[in-house]
Amino acid sequence: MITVKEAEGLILENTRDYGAEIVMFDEALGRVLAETIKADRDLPAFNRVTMDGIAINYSAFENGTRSFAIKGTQAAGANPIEINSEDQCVEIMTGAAMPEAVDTIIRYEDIEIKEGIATVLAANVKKGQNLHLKGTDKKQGDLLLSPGTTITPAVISLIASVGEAELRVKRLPRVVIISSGDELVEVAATPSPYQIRRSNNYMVQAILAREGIKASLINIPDDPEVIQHHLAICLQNYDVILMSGGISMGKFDHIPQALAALRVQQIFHKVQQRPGKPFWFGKHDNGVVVFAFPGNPVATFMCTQRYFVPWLNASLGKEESKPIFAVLESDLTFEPQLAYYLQVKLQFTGQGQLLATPLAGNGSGDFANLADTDAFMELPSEINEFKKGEVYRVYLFNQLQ
Ligand SMILES: Nc1nc2c(c(=O)[nH]1)N[C@H]1C(S)=C(S)[C@@H](COP(=O)(O)OP(=O)(O)OC[C@H]3O[C@@H](n4cnc5c(N)ncnc54)[C@H](O)[C@@H]3O)O[C@H]1N2
Ligand code: MOO
Repeated sequence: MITVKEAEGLILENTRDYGAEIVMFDEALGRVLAETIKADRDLPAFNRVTMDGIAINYSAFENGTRSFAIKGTQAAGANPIEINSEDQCVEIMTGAAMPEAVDTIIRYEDIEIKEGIATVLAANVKKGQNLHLKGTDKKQGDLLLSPGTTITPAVISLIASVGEAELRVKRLPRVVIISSGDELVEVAATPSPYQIRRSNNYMVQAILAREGIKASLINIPDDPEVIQHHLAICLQNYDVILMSGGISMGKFDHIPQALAALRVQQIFHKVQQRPGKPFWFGKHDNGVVVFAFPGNPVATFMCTQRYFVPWLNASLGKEESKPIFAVLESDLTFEPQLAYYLQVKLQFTGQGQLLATPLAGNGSGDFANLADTDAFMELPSEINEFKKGEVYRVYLFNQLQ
């Protein structure tokens, strides 16, 4: 049986570039940029006023002038008003372009206006104050964003500001999620006493939706011929097949045989971990990758977060995110020689420390527990006794509040 590190390595050896496509910039949230974005002009594009007030020439103020005749009022977007003498000023608004002959802005709060004359009340005026000078943020032609950047709200504003209405982003793989098991009934159905409603497939679909992927769902019974029939169609129509259930030792666990019959090459089956030990991973000659996750809900959830999402990020050429570590909040013993993905609730202290409180739950069938937790803490297989205060890596599945 391979280790978690080996499984991760083999998965990341099988990433694939799905090319790029053009989308409207305001529909690109969460996508990965596939082009370079440069500044089309200086940022700011002109000397930009940052406070509503008056624009004066500082040398007049320095020479003792306190009252200035108002030459006019200039709104943001308007042409700069010309000034002919040092005892004149312009009433000017935030966002307006600073006229050539003036260099300093005094806020309305620091002046008094009477009959067309603005009198400065403030004693402390600095030359060039309240201005955001042309090109101080970026120069025309400067690199703003590189390929591989994830498009966040801040990135969308930057893209909008440089007029890139259409964007080249990485194309997402076409994904199908297959759930199998005769004990599963639809969400709207009433299960018999020994059946359950299917839920793993919706959980995986929701994880993928967060990544921007609209995955298809297929439910198949525990019938080898039907399984093979559906898998053969999926191998033609999708880039990735995600499966939940039917891969362990059970008499009705037909998935590995069906995949083998369809010439999907097994890259590994079983990983030294809990949950998720029976995880199966493989690839077809035509490039389709198959992640077959163990059916227990916590196993499917953990494997999707821990293995599929990093595979997707690497396939999209996303900048790698830095690992996050947290402090274990209580002692814990875990005997099996397996990496243990402990469910934890995370919390930042006032000192900026990330604390992980274990909420182990009742094993990999206890999906109710997942809703109360934020992350898996990865506890290495070579250690059995874990102590309060020790630091381990965490894999977040919720944003921290
Ligand atoms: N003899 C052995 N038995 C088992 C082993 C083993 O090593 N030897 N491993 C155990 C582990 S660990 C896991 S995890 C499970 C994985 O088994 P399968 O992948 O074959 O999953 P199923 O048996 O089909 O289902 C397991 C469990 O999950 C429920 N399930 C499945 N799909 C869904 C779904 N879409 N929505 C909600 N719940 C689902 C299913 O009803 C079962 O309760 O095998 C152990 N056994
Ligand atoms: O992988 Mo299983 O999830 O340990 O129950």
